[in-house]
Amino acid sequence: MILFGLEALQHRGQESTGMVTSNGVTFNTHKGMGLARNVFNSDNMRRLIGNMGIGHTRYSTSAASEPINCQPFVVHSIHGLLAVAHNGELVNAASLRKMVLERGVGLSTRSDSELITQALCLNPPEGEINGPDWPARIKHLMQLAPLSYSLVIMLKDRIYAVRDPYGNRPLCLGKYPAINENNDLSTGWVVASESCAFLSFTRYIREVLPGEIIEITTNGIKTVDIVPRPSGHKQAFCIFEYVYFARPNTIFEGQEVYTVRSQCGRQLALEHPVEADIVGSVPESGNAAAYGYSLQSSIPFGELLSKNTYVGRTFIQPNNSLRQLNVALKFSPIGTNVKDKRIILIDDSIVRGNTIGPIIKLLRKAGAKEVHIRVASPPLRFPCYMGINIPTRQELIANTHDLKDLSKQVGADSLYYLSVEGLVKAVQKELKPNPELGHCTACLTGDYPGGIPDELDW
Ligand SMILES: O=P(O)(O)OC[C@H]1O[C@H](OP(=O)(O)OP(=O)(O)O)[C@H](O)[C@@H]1O
Ligand SMILES: NC(=O)CC[C@H](N)C(=O)O
Ligand code: SF4
Ligand SMILES: [Mg+2]
Repeated sequence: MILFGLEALQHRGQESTGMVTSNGVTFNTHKGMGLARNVFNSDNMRRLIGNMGIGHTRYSTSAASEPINCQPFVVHSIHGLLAVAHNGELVNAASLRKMVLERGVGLSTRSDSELITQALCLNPPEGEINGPDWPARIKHLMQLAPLSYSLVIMLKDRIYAVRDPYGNRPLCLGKYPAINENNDLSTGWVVASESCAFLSFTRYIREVLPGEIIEITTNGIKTVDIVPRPSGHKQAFCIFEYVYFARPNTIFEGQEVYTVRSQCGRQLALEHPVEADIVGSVPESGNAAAYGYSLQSSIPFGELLSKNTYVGRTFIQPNNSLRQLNVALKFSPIGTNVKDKRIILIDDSIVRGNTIGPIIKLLRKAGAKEVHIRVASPPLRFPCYMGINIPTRQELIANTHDLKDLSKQVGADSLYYLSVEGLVKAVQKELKPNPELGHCTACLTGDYPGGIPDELDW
């Protein structure tokens, strides 16, 4: 079950993967560099015994893409074994690291996820009179580091599922197996970053709430705490999850990602119309927005590019030469739909600008008459330090090229982005108004949910 889930979450991290299981007494671990289907085989899976476990697919945001940084991290604490898998990035990793080191702990990596694991092992200064108090330890960590994480924390007989108080990273809860609606035949619980990981085996129940700590044992699930945000701060779920990161069939905040992306496409057609013969997408994440643009503009939708399924995502590769190489390997034009056509080409985002230029060249070579680029998100101008690996301003192409420059450089006949207001409107259109509702748009607006910490130097 965990392996199926990891494969379904492969789009969130392609660099390394790992799994830890517990049989109630000991842990069994297998980790390695590469995709889940290459790292796990029947031999190593046979050793992963137990009735529960956690797993991870890694997209590195802090610390290099190397075996030593593979997750989950496993340590021996004073209260027994502990395993942690983390999605996100700690905004204040530097000061937390200093604090942990000052308490006499040696860290073996620069990973913020190892830091979380070790911080959980620290004994609380006030002591633990009645034995281990894991919820209190987790809560303490969440107060020290409010952004950004979804965590699964496994002890020998339980798992804690934790989402940061801003709800910046996604996490949801399901019941396994998905046999009936009355729960009676369901025997297990599952948590995952995205509901797409549940496949048909697990029934989606709900999202883990921002700040919520859920305890999962053989007795079922229990919310043990909901850690609040600093007062006056709204929720800040990453809007880029809707734009690019998630699978289109995932449910966030009660709505399917596909619906939001196609609504972004409709909005883009309203904001930036142009005459053309065909609307197509840069597969895969641009598909839904292209469909929405076509519906709104009544210009027919058609496939312009064939994507090689065996080349993964390019944006989440750990360096630029790999990204550029994979763009070159990934796309081929579909002549029938391209030759002599005036084309509107939709992509979900232009970030470093590795993708769009080479694709326009391919389309021109295949005989496209005009190529109009429409981007279903606003330009990314600001670094993210909460789980998406864009740590500097200089690598973002919107900071080095204005709209006209960029359009010229990539060889487009025209190029326009969706507005910030348009994106937020598309995301929030179907959501119930609520004073706590909010989305992180920091990479688009520079408005960071927890403010910019002093320790960041960019
Ligand atoms: O401007 P860039 O820096 O090139 O980044 C943006 C591109 O990268 C992503 O695609 P990716 O190949 O990662 O995944 P996808 O197949 O899900 O679209 C995104 O969908 C854009 O196509
Ligand atoms: N993609 C992630 O969630 C990364 C987690 C963690 N910051 C790491 O680099 O390993
Ligand atoms: S800065 Fe952008 S990518 Fe980072 S969490 Fe916020 S919306 Fe997501
Ligand atoms: Mg793409």
